[in-house]
Amino acid sequence: MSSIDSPAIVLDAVSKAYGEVRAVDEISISIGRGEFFGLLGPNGAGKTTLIEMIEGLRIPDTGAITVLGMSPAPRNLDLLPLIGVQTQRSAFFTRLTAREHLVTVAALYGLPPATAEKALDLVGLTGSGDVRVTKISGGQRQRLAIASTLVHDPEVVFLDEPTAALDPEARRDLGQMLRNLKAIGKTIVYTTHHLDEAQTLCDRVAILSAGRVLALDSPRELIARSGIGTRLVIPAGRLSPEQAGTLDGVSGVAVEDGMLVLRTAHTARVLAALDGEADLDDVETRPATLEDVYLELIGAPQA
Ligand SMILES: Nc1ncnc2c1ncn2[C@@H]1O[C@H](COP(=O)(O)OP(=O)(O)OP(=O)(O)O)[C@@H](O)[C@H]1O
Repeated sequence: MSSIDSPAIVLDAVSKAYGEVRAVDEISISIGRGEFFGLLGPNGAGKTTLIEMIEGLRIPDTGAITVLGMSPAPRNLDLLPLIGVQTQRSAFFTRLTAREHLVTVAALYGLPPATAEKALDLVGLTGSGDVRVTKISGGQRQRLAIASTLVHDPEVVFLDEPTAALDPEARRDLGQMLRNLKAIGKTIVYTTHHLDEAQTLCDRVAILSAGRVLALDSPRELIARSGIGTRLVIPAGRLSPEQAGTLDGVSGVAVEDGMLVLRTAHTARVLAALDGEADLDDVETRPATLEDVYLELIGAPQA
């Protein structure tokens, strides 16, 4: 297997405990090159510990990690130019403009200003390059933080909740920018509590809880395999729960806020059966989401 075909990151039975707390418990994951990989889980699930071990900042108690074919720990200087790390605590050179900040970061890597310009362009900040870093908006701030991790053109990029503090529009824009990063072949390890975002952006996700992987696959596959199916919400008074339960393809019936809620893995069949029994106006269908899968596995998500 040539190195380009080999996985970007391999975790083999990796564990790490802090005293009695098994923060990461026998985790094995292989992340492909160019993959957009989501790490999901409630606070305390072990995501940060896992990422810090992949970055070489913490050493596993047991198990093995390779990143681009190399061991990240003890601190592997050959690996540093190949990875980019964005944390929630981004720091900027406050007296500078966005462009000057990136030129300074580039200089720290011994790289010319043109690399800063390329990073600005990659994150769509070229037009705001002359704005002081203290004056830029939340969305631009996150873009600049990500640009800072891209200046040296790393192969693997770690992004820790980049959309956490953003409004919906800024989140959507950043999502598009992240798709562009994937399109140019970066391997992205992405942590988020926004499950809608993970569903649309990630090729695969691992759902972690108490240091273990509860589920690992593409969002589509996890949703299909969950059997949660589609919700059909029918306005009150159209048909009784008993009648609904007899419809072809219905797997569950509930009453929520006076509305009848049906579950099915065969939406078209149920709608066809329903058409003969009740008015279909205002019947809402909502396919199962990654959030539904997550809630089934973990319980209420944390903001
Ligand atoms: N330095 C430490 N010393 C002791 N316990 C720790 C330490 N760091 C993390 N832990 C514990 O290990 C477990 C996993 O924590 P970790 O920060 O890796 O989870 P996380 O999924 O990243 O959570 P969050 O989303 O809050 O960052 C938690 O129970 C946490 O309290």
